[in-house]
Amino acid sequence: MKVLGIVSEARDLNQFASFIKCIPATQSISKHIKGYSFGELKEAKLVSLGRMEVLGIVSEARELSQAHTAPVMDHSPPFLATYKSLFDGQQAIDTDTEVVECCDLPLIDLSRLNDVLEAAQCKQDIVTAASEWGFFQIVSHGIPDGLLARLREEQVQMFRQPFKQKTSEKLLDFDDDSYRWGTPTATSLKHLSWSEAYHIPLSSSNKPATSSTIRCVIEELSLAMTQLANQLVDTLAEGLGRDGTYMKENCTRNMCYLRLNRYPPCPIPAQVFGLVPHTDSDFLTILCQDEVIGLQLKKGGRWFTVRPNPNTLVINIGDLFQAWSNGLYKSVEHRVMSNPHLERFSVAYFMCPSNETVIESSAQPGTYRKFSFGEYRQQVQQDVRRMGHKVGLTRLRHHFHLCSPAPLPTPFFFLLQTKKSLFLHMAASPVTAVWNARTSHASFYLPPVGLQVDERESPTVPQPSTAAPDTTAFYAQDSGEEASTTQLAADRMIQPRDAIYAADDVVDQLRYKALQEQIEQMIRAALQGVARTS
Ligand SMILES: O=C(O)CCC(=O)C(=O)O
Ligand SMILES: [Fe+2]
Repeated sequence: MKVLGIVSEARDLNQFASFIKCIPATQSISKHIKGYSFGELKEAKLVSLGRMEVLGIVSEARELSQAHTAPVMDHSPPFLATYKSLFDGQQAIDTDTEVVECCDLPLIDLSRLNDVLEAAQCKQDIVTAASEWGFFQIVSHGIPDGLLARLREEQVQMFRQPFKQKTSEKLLDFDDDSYRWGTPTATSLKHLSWSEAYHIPLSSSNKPATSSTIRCVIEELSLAMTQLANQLVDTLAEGLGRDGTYMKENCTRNMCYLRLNRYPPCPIPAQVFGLVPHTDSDFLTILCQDEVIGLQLKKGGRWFTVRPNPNTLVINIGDLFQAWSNGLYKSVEHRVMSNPHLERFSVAYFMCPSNETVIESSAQPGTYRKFSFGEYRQQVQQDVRRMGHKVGLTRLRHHFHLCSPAPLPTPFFFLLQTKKSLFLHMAASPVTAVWNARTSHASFYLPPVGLQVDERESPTVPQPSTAAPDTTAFYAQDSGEEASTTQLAADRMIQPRDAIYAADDVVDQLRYKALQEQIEQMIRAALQGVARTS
């Protein structure tokens, strides 16, 4: 992590130069840095310096520029004091043992779209990146660098206000609650984000504008972002053989959001994320990050650190696009690691439709049932409140249609027991039950009916296989024996994110209301079994 930090810091001398410019000319930093004069630094004649030297200078400059812009007041939120009970006696987020490699996102030059010879390949590259990575970075995107730089300047100033002011004062005439910090719903460290943000609905930018710079910058940027997002939607929709008009018409600028993030340095980086792992609930996100390392994404079951490149914009597919594309484009889990020394800034533009917009998969039968954005958003909020984290698209999967060609097969139930939780598994037959447990597709977490389970305890899970199931082989191997499911309970774990359902939702959703009693009986019997053996 440290080494990556150094490399990434040293990559961007321009950014460094802009730090230096924040320092008043009268201030000398040369004494701190081995004889380089301030003038030399201001000119950013740094190319000949070694990376370590540059890093040293960067942090000196950062400290000085921060000290200069925020001499006395404390602008960072009181994380340690507020979340003290979570830090006392709780486990770290436990990412230390993971080997996290650095990766470069697929880089796409959007100017190729205007070249008759290149356009088709460029579109294909976008479609491939969205399908294989869910993330890519773009250049020649049409958003002026100067505009992004102005926004960053305004963003830094906004966060440099005293904390009290940020929480008590309305940001211009944006919504009251646009300033957020930490995670009010967190009941454990792994759900806490060590960051603060202004979450700005762009609908509010239509209100009578003050002539403040930030308002003008947001206005201008949101227009440019909308244009860019629409261009990407067109290309991605074309890749599905669909027309992007419906999405573009529903994701008008005033439905979208701009989120200004700041990740303050964190004294306990091993214990807390900068931003907890999540997928974005929108259609598409455009992210502008600075040079400080932190963003990570999950690919093939492993976490990768995204090498920051402040000269590109990062695009990621959101849940709605995954559903709309019937799973072809991936809404990939990502997170931001906290950093002990450096603060980090980013801006995210979330392309969202109106609440009434219905999302319907491109292929029928779809992997996901039809849903409205409003309904999805509400469900996400409810899950976060109840369980501390989002369940997401898993809730909308048509499990049964996936598992069996029969429209409403006789369900087959069995239980999976982990150390602290009990899972009910439903499938069309013992055979598909075996398949499901192996591919982790159709498992339902069961909090109600008197179970004393810790809702937040997730089993440790091996990565599920995404390979197509060989049901014939499973059938031959397990041949529908009862034993196979019992054996599953002992050693087959399931993907917690995919597994978390409330039983009543499942029953409602899948029209198995009549089976409620049977399910409850099974659980009681299983619990008695557990009690006898423990
Ligand atoms: O700051 C970043 O790099 C990522 C931000 C993000 O994922 C979000 O705001 O949803
Ligand atoms: Fe995100």
